[in-house]
Amino acid sequence: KCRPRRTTTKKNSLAERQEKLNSDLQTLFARNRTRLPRNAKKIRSKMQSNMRQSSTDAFFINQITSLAIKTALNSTTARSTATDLSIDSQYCPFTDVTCDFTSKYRSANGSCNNEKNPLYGAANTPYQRVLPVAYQDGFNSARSLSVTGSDLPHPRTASLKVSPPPDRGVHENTASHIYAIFGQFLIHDISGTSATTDSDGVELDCPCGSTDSDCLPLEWPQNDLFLDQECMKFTRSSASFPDFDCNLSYREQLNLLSSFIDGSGIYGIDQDRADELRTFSGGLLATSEPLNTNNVQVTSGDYLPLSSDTCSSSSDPTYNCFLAGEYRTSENLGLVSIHTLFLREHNRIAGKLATNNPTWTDEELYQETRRIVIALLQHIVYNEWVPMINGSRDISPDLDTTQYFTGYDSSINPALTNEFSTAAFRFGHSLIRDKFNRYKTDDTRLAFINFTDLEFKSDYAYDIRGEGIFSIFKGLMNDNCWKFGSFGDQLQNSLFAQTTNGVFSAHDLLATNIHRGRDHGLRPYIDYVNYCHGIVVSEINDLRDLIGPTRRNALVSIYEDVADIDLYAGALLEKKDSDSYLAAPTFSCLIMEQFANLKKGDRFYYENDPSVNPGAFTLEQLTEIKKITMAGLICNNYEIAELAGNVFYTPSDSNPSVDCSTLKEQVDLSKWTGEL
Ligand code: HEM
Ligand SMILES: [Ca+2]
Repeated sequence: KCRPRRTTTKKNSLAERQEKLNSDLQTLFARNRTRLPRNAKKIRSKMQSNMRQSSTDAFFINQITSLAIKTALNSTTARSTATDLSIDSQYCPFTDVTCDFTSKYRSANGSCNNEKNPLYGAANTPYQRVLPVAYQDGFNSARSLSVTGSDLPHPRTASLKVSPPPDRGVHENTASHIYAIFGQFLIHDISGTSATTDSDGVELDCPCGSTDSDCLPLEWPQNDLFLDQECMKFTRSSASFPDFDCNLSYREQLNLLSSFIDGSGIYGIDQDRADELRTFSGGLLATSEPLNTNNVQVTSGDYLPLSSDTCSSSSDPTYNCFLAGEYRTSENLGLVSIHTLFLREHNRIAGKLATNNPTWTDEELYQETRRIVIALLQHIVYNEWVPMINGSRDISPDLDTTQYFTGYDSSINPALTNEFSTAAFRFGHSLIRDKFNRYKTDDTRLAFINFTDLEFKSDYAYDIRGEGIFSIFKGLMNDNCWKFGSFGDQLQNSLFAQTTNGVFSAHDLLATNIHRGRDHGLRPYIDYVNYCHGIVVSEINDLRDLIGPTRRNALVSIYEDVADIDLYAGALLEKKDSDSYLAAPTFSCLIMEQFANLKKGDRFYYENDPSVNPGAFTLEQLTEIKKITMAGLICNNYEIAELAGNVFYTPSDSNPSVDCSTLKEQVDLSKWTGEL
């Protein structure tokens, strides 16, 4: 019934459309030459309260792609015609970059990593797909219909049935809350999807009733007991060509960040931000020492520099947000405390290198320290964090040895997959607690804080009696995260809650994830069940090995057909293979595949040898790097007497507390001495 209409009029001929597209692009380019600097400023200075952002590059790519898509759509609803149009190479924004492949150091935006394809994994490039798209019109519009022809279930209705309120608050037995927040820190290094903006580069607001084709606000079901509002705003992610040749085969989304685990969240996602975060002296990063309202310094140790945005729960006093390498740093103070850890480690290492190497310049100290910090980050990710997802050490088997890794494969495109960003790695949302406990240096427990009081709010960082962010950080180590599979009340019913002109509104992050999957044209869940486990699902009981009976019933009550089930909803309801894993099989499958590619497809991966990586460490240095643990990193930089040997688990008999003094300075930095 959705058969494409044939278009035969002269007006719609391919040649005419192609000509129109070329001339529109010409106009766009002429206009943007003068308009872009203004847009750039606006985009950079706008604080995104909903965690979404754009960039000048993304803005431009979206404008070009949208023009092409609209030209195709204007004339026909046939999906095949989209591919008939082409973009003259002069208008394709993924132009080649100039690279020095002998450089020891990574670029700020991740370009120049892969020698044949320098844009692989770079910021402002498209996501890849594990499986082909499932847009409603085949190439652009959000998935909206059931295979039966009726509407797909409302994302909010699905959300409340997938994660019904009584399910909440079950803790992991062993994994700590820092495990979850470290996941957020990690994703902010590798994934940030660009949102659609207006022609001035400001993100579309998309309120109720908006008819803009890039808006999909959700009219809210009436009589919602947990969140009473008219609608949830929702802006489509901006459009991009799926490949560097600008083939217009379907709408892809754009990653604003470098896909590589390269510390871009610490150091900046472009050269401007990287420079903004430096002191240009002694290789150090800029810091601040927040003072409370009585001008008293909050706690010992440096804090992140302050941004010009405000992050206060009231208008007086005003507290600034914190500034780091990317735009979501201040999302919650737990995240800020992890950023602070890496900031302090950078400056600690730079100080040591400066003492050992008095002739090194600021630039040399900065770049050498950055290279070491990225290696420490990669080691913690692959050695401690990733294996906990499904208990597998498949992608990090070499880490216990002092050998180089030999698996670099230049044919691998390390760019994140859309399925990883838009569904699988959002598994972490279900691990986040509603309430954050705080503990002081002497282990006294302070009153807990609701998640929403830490969200884009810095107040508690200035709470001198509560020891600033230290007590929040300690809470992350002492508390267990929540069990995979359901959402907390705060993320489901109160996210970004605000009252504007007397009207209350909030976001449901679970509903958002489901809706975002449709916006991105992700295929239904069962296709990934087939991809990951080889199971062909034609009726609900075919899922019996993955999803228990109660949850299968929940899915039946939400969806008319198994082929409709959204990837996020289905995979979140799966049983974990073991209680000790952090995620269930389908998400694990997509996540593990991604982390394998981020390792094998990264020329600068810290374990690579000098024949691959011009910034390779000597084997002696690599041995030192591999001594780092998250616990050791913390002991170097926070004043803590003792902590669990593996801080991604809370202390227990099998993970006993260790005296911090024995973990300090695990990495012997004297191995980085001499000529560069
Ligand atoms: C701590 C509280 C957290 C909050 C409030 C939060 C909130 C959000 C929001 C609002 C988005 C954008 C949703 C959209 O419009 O599509 C998002 C995206 C995402 N979040 Fe979280 N998140 C949190 C923690 C985490 C954790 C712990 C993980 C994983 C371990 C995670 C993984 C992701 C991923 C993969 C995305 C997509 C990123 C992208 O834009 O490309 N988040 N999150
Ligand atoms: Ca990165």
